[in-house]
Amino acid sequence: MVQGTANWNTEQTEEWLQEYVDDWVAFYHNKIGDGEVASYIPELQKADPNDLGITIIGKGGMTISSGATDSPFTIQSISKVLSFIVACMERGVGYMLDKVDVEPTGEAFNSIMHLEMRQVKKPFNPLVNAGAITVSSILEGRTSDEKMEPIFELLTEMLGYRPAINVDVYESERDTSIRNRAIGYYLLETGFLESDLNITLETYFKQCSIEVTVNDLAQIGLILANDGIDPETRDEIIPRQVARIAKALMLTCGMYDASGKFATYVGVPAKSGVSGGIIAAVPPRVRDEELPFLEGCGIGVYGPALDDKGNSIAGIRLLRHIASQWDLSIF
Ligand SMILES: NC(=O)CC[C@H](N)C(=O)O
Repeated sequence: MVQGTANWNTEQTEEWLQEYVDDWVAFYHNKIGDGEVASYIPELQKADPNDLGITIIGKGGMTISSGATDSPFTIQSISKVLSFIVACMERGVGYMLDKVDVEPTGEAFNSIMHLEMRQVKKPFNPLVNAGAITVSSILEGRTSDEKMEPIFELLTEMLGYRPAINVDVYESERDTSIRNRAIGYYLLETGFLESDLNITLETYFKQCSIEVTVNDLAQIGLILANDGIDPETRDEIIPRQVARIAKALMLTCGMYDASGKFATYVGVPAKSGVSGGIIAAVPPRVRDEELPFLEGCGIGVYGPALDDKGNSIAGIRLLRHIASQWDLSIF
């Protein structure tokens, strides 16, 4: 627990948190061990492996930002949370849960094996590639741009600006992604795709290539943490039920086959992407009132060097440290 912060005023708290986060970002920013930047999407290889940035947005809009906060990066798998949310808003939760399950795979994010091994051949969850590609096929629209539009609208509402697709990353993935095409063909064969395969994959690659910063991830995390409500405006941006399912999925499946460890050592719903981004939503809970600012906060982290599961090494270390110091675990 944090010592000696009771009754601090907002300014003191902000200053204290800022210094604390600055110190730990400086400490972890080159602690990447044998982590490597993703190279299977060639364009992602251009990232600086030692970059590390974090933004935390909490109650009253208090914002703590440190490190590489201005470096844009592509959202990659974190987009799977958004496409699932949009699909639930378009088609209804019941329909979506019929199409994709909500169980962790225990396998890599791009595994095909688990699809074939399974008796009930429906993708395990919408946060691994097979599930997310299925979701992209279900999104309404006849073209990939039509399918993408509600995702952009949701992001615009959450962020206050319309983010863009990084065309170089999009083309790089589109032109190299043999594995995702294989998953797509498998889903086509088993009858899970609800749109043309090429349009589905185009949509999936486009959603993964949306460019964001850690500030954007923190803002999205903040809204998820508050069950879909923007705590500043009180506007409901995502229906509560959908936001809750999204968080349950993030907690159980968001860090792929490292989700159990992440839940154990960090203990908040989170989702990672291969560009090195992590989004975390810290739901409010009854804690000591020492740092009320952190109740219902959103966190965005960026650190492109990945571990063997495809999660940001320095990002996880930083989150683990902060979560244990500030008692963020929901458990
Ligand atoms: N883990 C990820 O971020 C994977 C997303 C990436 N676009 C892929 O399909 O391989």
